[in-house]
Amino acid sequence: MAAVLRLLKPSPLSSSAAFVRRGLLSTTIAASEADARAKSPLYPRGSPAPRGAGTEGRSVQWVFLGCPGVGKGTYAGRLSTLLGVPHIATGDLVREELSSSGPLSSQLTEIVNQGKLVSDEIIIRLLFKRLEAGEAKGETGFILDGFPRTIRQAEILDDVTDIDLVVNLKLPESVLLEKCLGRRICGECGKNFNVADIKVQGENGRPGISMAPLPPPPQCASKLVTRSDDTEDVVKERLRVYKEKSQPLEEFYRIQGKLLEFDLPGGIPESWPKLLEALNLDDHEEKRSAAA
Ligand SMILES: Nc1ncnc2c1ncn2[C@@H]1O[C@H](COP(=O)(O)OP(=O)(O)O)[C@@H](O)[C@H]1O
Repeated sequence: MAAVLRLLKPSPLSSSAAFVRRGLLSTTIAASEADARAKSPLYPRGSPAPRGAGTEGRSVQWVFLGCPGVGKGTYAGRLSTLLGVPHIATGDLVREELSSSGPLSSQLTEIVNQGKLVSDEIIIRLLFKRLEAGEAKGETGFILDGFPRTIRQAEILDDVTDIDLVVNLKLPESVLLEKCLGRRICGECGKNFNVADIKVQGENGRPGISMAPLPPPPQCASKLVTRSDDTEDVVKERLRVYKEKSQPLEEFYRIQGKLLEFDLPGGIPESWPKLLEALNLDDHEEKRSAAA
């Protein structure tokens, strides 16, 4: 934990902490939504600013919450392309570390394959290293996926930067399990697919959900791999850990007035337009596609 605390103190040695802090400093004079619209190419004239718009001088700083398998990576990735900000998934950072022969690799393999959380200290070190690399490339803003996952991580994040918006994606638990078990990754290009064909009857006033499989293109079909932590027992443990350690974050951000709850109505074709609408970005995408 000592290393984490060191990262939080303003120190010329910690340029990644300085990078995230700059976000904090640049928000001390908050621009109004109208200002943001007028001055940023992200908010076309005449359209409403997105929910949780970044303030003048920087791009959005968003967090995606949600149980394993809910689709955080998919939607955070799409929004990152749309808004031109990096999508930073701490799960990816952990998997990169696992596939390297670095000193943390064997320690992390055991934790991840048991469905447990990596320590706050290690995950913050990996995240700050990634932010530092982004800073060197001139990145501004971010969409965080899989971080924070504990109240402690959220407090540390709040100490170093401002979060504009927290999107909480939700699906029924039975769907989450099926989605994780159907998840496949192309071992060559790294793209995600899903072989599960999900149809859940509506009950207690909740509409049914149907999610068509997301099949790989022919060039990926023979190279599919399954994540080692996507087995039934490990997914159930990850869901349990999520409820215990991460669900309290919903209240943490609700109190701050930053939480946007979003019940996914189905697969990508049904959910993406509705999510854009909830974020006031539907018009934004139309203008982007028209300009492309
Ligand atoms: N913020 C975090 N804190 C602790 N551990 C993390 C964090 N992010 C990722 N991990 C580790 O990496 C694993 C994979 O993360 P991720 O790809 O986000 O999985 P999920 O599909 O469960 O959301 C987690 O089960 C956990 O062991």
